[in-house]
Amino acid sequence: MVRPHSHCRQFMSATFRVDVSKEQFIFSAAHFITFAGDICERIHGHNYGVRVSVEGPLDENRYVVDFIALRDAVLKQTQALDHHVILPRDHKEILVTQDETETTARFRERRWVFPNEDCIIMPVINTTAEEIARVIAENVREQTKEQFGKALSSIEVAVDENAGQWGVCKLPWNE
Ligand SMILES: Nc1nc2c(c(=O)[nH]1)N=C([C@H](O)[C@H](O)COP(=O)(O)OP(=O)(O)OP(=O)(O)O)CN2
Repeated sequence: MVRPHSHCRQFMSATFRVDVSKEQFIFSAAHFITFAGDICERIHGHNYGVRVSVEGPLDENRYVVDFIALRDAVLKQTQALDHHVILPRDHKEILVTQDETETTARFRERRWVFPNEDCIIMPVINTTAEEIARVIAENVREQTKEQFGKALSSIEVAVDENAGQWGVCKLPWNE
């Protein structure tokens, strides 16, 4: 019988993760949320920061995943959000409609109108950092699923709204 080296035995209980957090991921976007029931913020912007982590076993390269591939997948998502207004698709009171050219958001007597191309209507209830993190996590997972395979265990996305205020979402890799 061939015995594993002592350092291999150590690795059997190790867990591995790749994190990518790049200055290039910063995206500037406008949004407004409701909180405390019926307070609706004024529209405002953030330079959102993003960190993405993927957990799983090491592959034949001794990678969890190639962080260049992960970086590029995240960049695709953050660039798509940059310089847009992020609006919620599923909010009960912020009602978002579109015609051929314009997107209108209404909250009670207030109304905001934007060119369609300036808007991202996100499948979220409220455009909080946590919800934006979830959507980025779902999109990056979907985008890389074939490339990264099924062995991974989770993906976590953290979105920073304001220099150290992070909303974080962790999703199982396979669901
Ligand atoms: N857990 C969360 N809490 C809060 C979120 C969030 O997404 N998740 N979001 C907000 C608001 O969007 C708020 O606008 C946060 O912006 P920020 O600029 O940080 O708030 P301030 O009013 O303190 O702005 P300053 O520029 O720092 O004065 C609130 N909470």
